[in-house]
Amino acid sequence: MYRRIHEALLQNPPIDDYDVFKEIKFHSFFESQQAIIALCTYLQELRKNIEDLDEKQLQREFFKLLQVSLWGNKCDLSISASEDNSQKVNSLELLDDLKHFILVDDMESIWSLLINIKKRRTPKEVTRIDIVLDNAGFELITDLVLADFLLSSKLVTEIHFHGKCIPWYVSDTTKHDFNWTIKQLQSANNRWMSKCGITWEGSIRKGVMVYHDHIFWTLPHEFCSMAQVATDLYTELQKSNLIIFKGDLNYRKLTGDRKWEFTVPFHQALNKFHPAPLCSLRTLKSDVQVGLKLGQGEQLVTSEPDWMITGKYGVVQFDMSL
Ligand SMILES: O=P(O)(O)OC[C@@]1(O)O[C@H](CO)[C@@H](O)[C@@H]1O
Repeated sequence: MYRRIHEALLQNPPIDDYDVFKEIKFHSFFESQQAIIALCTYLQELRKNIEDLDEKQLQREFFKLLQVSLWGNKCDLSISASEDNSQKVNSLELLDDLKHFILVDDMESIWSLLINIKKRRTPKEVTRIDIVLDNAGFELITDLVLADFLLSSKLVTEIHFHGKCIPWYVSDTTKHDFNWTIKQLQSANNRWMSKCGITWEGSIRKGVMVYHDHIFWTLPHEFCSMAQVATDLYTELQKSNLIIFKGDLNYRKLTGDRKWEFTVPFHQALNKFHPAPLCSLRTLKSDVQVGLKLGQGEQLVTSEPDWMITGKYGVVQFDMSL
Protein backbone atom coordinates (compact mmCIF):
# COMPACT_ATOMS: atom_id res chain seq x y z
CA MET A 1 0.00 0.00 0.00
CA TYR A 2 2.75 2.48 0.95
CA ARG A 3 4.56 1.68 -2.29
CA ARG A 4 1.33 2.27 -4.26
CA ILE A 5 0.86 5.68 -2.63
CA HIS A 6 4.44 6.54 -3.45
CA GLU A 7 4.05 5.35 -7.03
CA ALA A 8 0.89 7.44 -7.54
CA LEU A 9 2.76 10.54 -6.40
CA LEU A 10 5.83 9.75 -8.50
CA GLN A 11 3.66 9.80 -11.59
CA ASN A 12 2.30 13.22 -10.75
CA PRO A 13 4.93 15.91 -10.81
CA PRO A 14 5.16 18.50 -9.29
CA ILE A 15 4.03 16.57 -6.20
CA ASP A 16 6.32 13.62 -6.95
CA ASP A 17 8.38 14.04 -3.78
CA TYR A 18 5.45 14.96 -1.54
CA ASP A 19 5.18 12.98 1.72
CA VAL A 20 1.46 12.50 2.39
CA PHE A 21 2.20 11.66 6.02
CA LYS A 22 4.33 14.73 6.62
CA GLU A 23 1.65 16.78 8.41
CA ILE A 24 0.77 14.06 10.92
CA LYS A 25 4.43 13.33 11.60
CA PHE A 26 4.99 17.05 12.29
CA HIS A 27 1.91 17.12 14.50
CA SER A 28 3.15 14.15 16.51
CA PHE A 29 6.53 15.88 17.03
CA PHE A 30 4.93 19.11 18.28
CA GLU A 31 2.47 17.25 20.50
CA SER A 32 5.40 15.51 22.23
CA GLN A 33 7.10 18.83 22.97
CA GLN A 34 7.09 18.59 26.80
CA ALA A 35 8.47 15.05 26.77
CA ILE A 36 11.16 16.12 24.29
CA ILE A 37 12.16 19.05 26.51
CA ALA A 38 12.38 16.72 29.52
CA LEU A 39 14.63 14.33 27.63
CA CYS A 40 16.89 17.01 26.13
CA THR A 41 17.25 18.67 29.55
CA TYR A 42 18.16 15.35 31.16
CA LEU A 43 20.74 14.64 28.47
CA GLN A 44 22.40 18.02 28.75
CA GLU A 45 22.63 17.72 32.56
CA LEU A 46 24.10 14.25 32.17
CA ARG A 47 26.69 15.44 29.67
CA LYS A 48 28.03 18.00 32.15
CA ASN A 49 29.38 15.29 34.49
CA ILE A 50 29.69 12.37 32.16
CA GLU A 51 33.49 12.19 32.46
CA ASP A 52 33.16 11.76 36.25
CA LEU A 53 30.75 8.84 36.19
CA ASP A 54 32.10 5.51 37.34
CA GLU A 55 31.31 2.30 35.49
CA LYS A 56 28.24 1.47 37.58
CA GLN A 57 26.77 4.94 37.12
CA LEU A 58 27.44 4.83 33.39
CA GLN A 59 25.72 1.48 33.18
CA ARG A 60 22.68 2.85 35.03
CA GLU A 61 22.41 5.75 32.58
CA PHE A 62 22.82 3.41 29.61
CA PHE A 63 20.01 1.17 30.87
CA LYS A 64 17.78 4.21 31.38
CA LEU A 65 18.27 5.63 27.91
CA LEU A 66 18.00 2.22 26.27
CA GLN A 67 14.61 1.79 27.94
CA VAL A 68 13.53 5.28 26.91
CA SER A 69 14.33 4.32 23.33
CA LEU A 70 12.44 1.02 23.74
CA TRP A 71 9.27 2.68 25.02
CA GLY A 72 9.62 5.43 22.44
CA ASN A 73 8.48 2.72 20.05
CA LYS A 74 4.97 2.98 21.46
CA CYS A 75 4.65 6.22 19.48
CA ASP A 76 3.73 4.74 16.14
CA LEU A 77 1.20 6.42 13.89
CA SER A 78 0.36 3.31 11.87
CA ILE A 79 -0.97 1.33 14.84
CA SER A 80 -3.08 4.24 16.09
CA ALA A 81 -4.69 4.83 12.69
CA SER A 82 -2.97 8.23 12.84
CA GLU A 83 -4.87 9.29 15.93
CA ASP A 84 -2.79 11.14 18.47
CA ASN A 85 0.06 8.89 19.48
CA SER A 86 2.55 11.33 20.86
CA GLN A 87 4.39 11.25 24.19
CA LYS A 88 2.78 13.56 26.71
CA VAL A 89 4.72 12.87 29.89
CA ASN A 90 8.35 12.61 30.89
CA SER A 91 9.26 9.09 29.81
CA LEU A 92 12.18 8.90 32.27
CA GLU A 93 9.71 8.98 35.15
CA LEU A 94 7.80 6.00 33.79
CA LEU A 95 10.69 3.55 33.54
CA ASP A 96 10.29 1.88 36.94
CA ASP A 97 6.60 1.25 36.34
CA LEU A 98 7.24 -0.11 32.85
CA LYS A 99 10.12 -2.43 33.80
CA HIS A 100 7.67 -5.20 34.62
CA PHE A 101 6.44 -5.18 31.00
CA ILE A 102 9.85 -6.02 29.50
CA LEU A 103 9.44 -9.68 28.61
CA VAL A 104 13.03 -10.30 27.51
CA ASP A 105 15.70 -8.13 29.08
CA ASP A 106 19.19 -8.59 27.62
CA MET A 107 20.46 -5.17 28.70
CA GLU A 108 23.27 -6.69 30.80
CA SER A 109 24.68 -8.59 27.79
CA ILE A 110 24.57 -5.49 25.61
CA TRP A 111 26.33 -3.50 28.32
CA SER A 112 29.07 -6.16 28.67
CA LEU A 113 29.69 -6.02 24.95
CA LEU A 114 30.03 -2.23 24.88
CA ILE A 115 32.06 -1.75 28.03
CA ASN A 116 34.51 -4.49 27.04
CA ILE A 117 35.01 -2.94 23.62
CA LYS A 118 35.60 0.44 25.25
CA LYS A 119 38.19 -1.01 27.64
CA ARG A 120 40.10 -2.74 24.86
CA ARG A 121 39.93 0.07 22.32
CA THR A 122 43.16 1.69 21.17
CA PRO A 123 43.02 5.50 20.67
CA LYS A 124 42.66 5.32 16.89
CA GLU A 125 40.17 2.47 16.80
CA VAL A 126 36.53 2.99 15.81
CA THR A 127 33.59 1.56 17.72
CA ARG A 128 30.48 1.75 15.63
CA ILE A 129 26.81 1.30 16.48
CA ASP A 130 24.14 1.16 13.79
CA ILE A 131 20.54 2.05 14.60
CA VAL A 132 17.95 0.82 12.14
CA LEU A 133 15.36 3.49 12.77
CA ASP A 134 11.62 3.14 13.06
CA ASN A 135 9.25 6.04 13.70
CA ALA A 136 9.93 9.76 13.35
CA GLY A 137 8.52 12.06 16.05
CA PHE A 138 9.17 11.20 19.70
CA GLU A 139 10.75 7.80 18.99
CA LEU A 140 13.43 9.37 16.80
CA ILE A 141 14.29 11.83 19.58
CA THR A 142 14.77 8.93 21.99
CA ASP A 143 17.12 7.28 19.47
CA LEU A 144 19.12 10.46 19.00
CA VAL A 145 19.38 10.95 22.76
CA LEU A 146 20.65 7.38 23.15
CA ALA A 147 23.13 7.96 20.32
CA ASP A 148 24.38 11.18 21.91
CA PHE A 149 24.88 9.42 25.26
CA LEU A 150 26.83 6.59 23.60
CA LEU A 151 29.10 9.11 21.91
CA SER A 152 29.60 11.48 24.84
CA SER A 153 30.31 8.60 27.23
CA LYS A 154 32.87 7.35 24.66
CA LEU A 155 31.28 3.93 24.72
CA VAL A 156 31.28 4.29 20.94
CA THR A 157 32.93 6.61 18.45
CA GLU A 158 30.46 6.51 15.52
CA ILE A 159 26.71 6.10 15.15
CA HIS A 160 25.16 5.15 11.83
CA PHE A 161 21.40 5.63 11.38
CA HIS A 162 19.39 3.78 8.75
CA GLY A 163 16.10 5.22 7.54
CA LYS A 164 13.55 4.65 4.77
CA CYS A 165 13.86 5.86 1.16
CA ILE A 166 10.11 6.49 0.84
CA PRO A 167 7.28 7.32 3.27
CA TRP A 168 6.57 4.01 4.98
CA TYR A 169 4.13 2.64 7.58
CA VAL A 170 2.95 6.21 8.09
CA SER A 171 5.52 7.47 10.55
CA ASP A 172 8.77 5.69 9.63
CA THR A 173 11.77 8.01 9.46
CA THR A 174 12.93 9.27 6.06
CA LYS A 175 15.99 11.43 5.40
CA HIS A 176 13.74 14.46 5.27
CA ASP A 177 12.24 13.62 8.69
CA PHE A 178 15.72 13.11 10.14
CA ASN A 179 17.06 16.46 8.90
CA TRP A 180 13.80 18.27 9.69
CA THR A 181 13.86 17.00 13.29
CA ILE A 182 17.39 18.24 13.87
CA LYS A 183 16.56 21.64 12.32
CA GLN A 184 13.44 21.94 14.51
CA LEU A 185 15.46 21.23 17.61
CA GLN A 186 18.11 23.77 16.64
CA SER A 187 15.57 26.54 16.25
CA ALA A 188 13.42 25.56 19.24
CA ASN A 189 12.55 28.12 21.83
CA ASN A 190 14.11 26.03 24.59
CA ARG A 191 17.84 26.16 25.25
CA TRP A 192 18.28 22.42 25.89
CA MET A 193 16.38 21.40 22.79
CA SER A 194 18.35 23.80 20.65
CA LYS A 195 21.63 22.69 22.27
CA CYS A 196 20.79 19.11 21.26
CA GLY A 197 19.97 20.19 17.72
CA ILE A 198 23.23 22.15 17.40
CA THR A 199 25.32 19.30 18.85
CA TRP A 200 23.74 16.71 16.55
CA GLU A 201 24.16 18.91 13.49
CA GLY A 202 27.84 19.21 14.46
CA SER A 203 28.15 15.43 14.90
CA ILE A 204 26.74 14.93 11.42
CA ARG A 205 29.20 17.44 9.99
CA LYS A 206 32.10 15.71 11.75
CA GLY A 207 30.94 12.33 10.46
CA VAL A 208 30.43 10.77 13.88
CA MET A 209 26.70 10.57 13.18
CA VAL A 210 25.95 9.26 9.71
CA TYR A 211 22.57 8.83 8.03
CA HIS A 212 22.05 6.07 5.44
CA ASP A 213 19.07 4.83 3.50
CA HIS A 214 18.69 1.76 1.36
CA ILE A 215 15.80 0.43 -0.69
CA PHE A 216 16.07 -2.95 1.07
CA TRP A 217 14.32 -1.53 4.14
CA THR A 218 11.16 -0.91 2.08
CA LEU A 219 11.23 -4.20 0.17
CA PRO A 220 9.24 -7.19 1.43
CA HIS A 221 12.26 -9.39 2.17
CA GLU A 222 12.94 -10.91 5.55
CA PHE A 223 16.36 -9.93 6.85
CA CYS A 224 17.92 -13.39 6.46
CA SER A 225 17.89 -12.78 2.70
CA MET A 226 19.80 -9.48 2.96
CA ALA A 227 23.20 -11.04 2.27
CA GLN A 228 21.87 -12.25 -1.10
CA VAL A 229 19.52 -9.47 -2.19
CA ALA A 230 21.32 -6.44 -0.73
CA THR A 231 24.94 -7.50 -0.44
CA ASP A 232 26.16 -3.89 -0.19
CA LEU A 233 23.94 -3.20 2.82
CA TYR A 234 24.95 -6.47 4.50
CA THR A 235 28.62 -5.60 3.98
CA GLU A 236 28.01 -2.13 5.45
CA LEU A 237 26.34 -3.61 8.53
CA GLN A 238 29.24 -6.03 9.01
CA LYS A 239 31.37 -2.98 9.92
CA SER A 240 29.24 -2.46 13.02
CA ASN A 241 30.03 -3.49 16.59
CA LEU A 242 26.31 -3.58 17.43
CA ILE A 243 23.19 -3.10 15.35
CA ILE A 244 20.06 -1.88 17.14
CA PHE A 245 16.84 -2.69 15.30
CA LYS A 246 13.99 -0.47 16.41
CA GLY A 247 10.35 -1.46 16.39
CA ASP A 248 7.84 -4.08 15.55
CA LEU A 249 8.15 -4.24 11.79
CA ASN A 250 11.91 -4.76 11.98
CA TYR A 251 11.30 -7.54 14.52
CA ARG A 252 8.89 -9.25 12.15
CA LYS A 253 11.49 -9.13 9.40
CA LEU A 254 14.28 -10.30 11.72
CA THR A 255 12.28 -13.37 12.68
CA GLY A 256 10.84 -13.98 9.20
CA ASP A 257 7.31 -13.20 10.52
CA ARG A 258 6.71 -16.88 11.24
CA LYS A 259 4.47 -18.59 13.77
CA TRP A 260 7.38 -19.56 16.02
CA GLU A 261 6.89 -21.29 19.35
CA PHE A 262 7.41 -18.63 22.03
CA THR A 263 10.44 -20.51 23.41
CA VAL A 264 12.39 -20.75 20.15
CA PRO A 265 15.74 -18.98 20.69
CA PHE A 266 16.09 -15.56 19.02
CA HIS A 267 19.29 -16.82 17.38
CA GLN A 268 17.39 -19.62 15.65
CA ALA A 269 14.61 -17.32 14.43
CA LEU A 270 17.22 -15.01 12.87
CA ASN A 271 17.93 -17.84 10.46
CA LYS A 272 21.63 -17.06 9.90
CA PHE A 273 21.19 -13.30 9.73
CA HIS A 274 24.33 -12.25 11.62
CA PRO A 275 26.08 -9.29 10.06
CA ALA A 276 27.26 -8.26 13.57
CA PRO A 277 26.04 -8.55 17.17
CA LEU A 278 22.49 -7.23 17.13
CA CYS A 279 19.58 -6.38 19.34
CA SER A 280 15.94 -5.54 18.96
CA LEU A 281 14.19 -2.80 20.94
CA ARG A 282 10.56 -3.45 20.22
CA THR A 283 7.15 -3.00 21.74
CA LEU A 284 4.88 -5.87 20.75
CA LYS A 285 2.31 -4.95 18.09
CA SER A 286 2.10 -8.15 16.05
CA ASP A 287 1.76 -11.85 16.75
CA VAL A 288 5.35 -13.02 16.61
CA GLN A 289 7.53 -13.45 19.67
CA VAL A 290 10.49 -15.72 20.36
CA GLY A 291 12.97 -16.25 23.17
CA LEU A 292 10.45 -16.37 26.02
CA LYS A 293 10.79 -18.61 29.08
CA LEU A 294 8.82 -21.83 29.19
CA GLY A 295 5.16 -21.05 29.92
CA GLN A 296 5.62 -17.26 29.83
CA GLY A 297 3.78 -16.78 26.52
CA GLU A 298 1.00 -19.24 27.36
CA GLN A 299 0.38 -17.47 30.66
CA LEU A 300 -0.02 -14.14 28.88
CA VAL A 301 -2.35 -15.68 26.28
CA THR A 302 -4.65 -16.70 29.13
CA SER A 303 -4.45 -13.55 31.21
CA GLU A 304 -4.35 -10.93 28.41
CA PRO A 305 -5.50 -12.26 25.04
CA ASP A 306 -4.29 -9.13 23.17
CA TRP A 307 -0.84 -8.93 24.85
CA MET A 308 0.96 -9.20 21.50
CA ILE A 309 -0.69 -6.33 19.68
CA THR A 310 -1.18 -3.39 22.01
CA GLY A 311 2.40 -2.13 22.45
CA LYS A 312 2.06 -2.60 26.23
CA TYR A 313 4.89 -5.16 26.40
CA GLY A 314 8.42 -4.78 25.12
CA VAL A 315 11.64 -6.70 24.54
CA VAL A 316 15.33 -5.83 24.61
CA GLN A 317 16.54 -8.94 22.84
CA PHE A 318 20.18 -9.56 21.96
CA ASP A 319 22.07 -11.96 19.75
CA MET A 320 25.83 -12.02 19.96
CA SER A 321 26.87 -15.06 18.04
CA LEU A 322 28.07 -15.04 14.46
O1 LIG B 1 7.43 -0.96 13.34
P1 LIG B 1 6.53 -0.28 14.33
O2 LIG B 1 6.37 1.18 14.04
O3 LIG B 1 6.90 -0.57 15.74
O4 LIG B 1 5.11 -0.92 14.15
C1 LIG B 1 4.55 -1.04 12.88
C2 LIG B 1 3.19 -1.60 12.91
O5 LIG B 1 2.29 -0.70 13.52
O6 LIG B 1 2.85 -1.82 11.61
C3 LIG B 1 2.66 -3.19 11.33
C4 LIG B 1 1.32 -3.34 10.74
O7 LIG B 1 1.15 -4.60 10.27
C5 LIG B 1 2.80 -3.95 12.62
O8 LIG B 1 3.81 -4.87 12.57
C6 LIG B 1 3.11 -2.93 13.65
O9 LIG B 1 2.07 -2.91 14.51
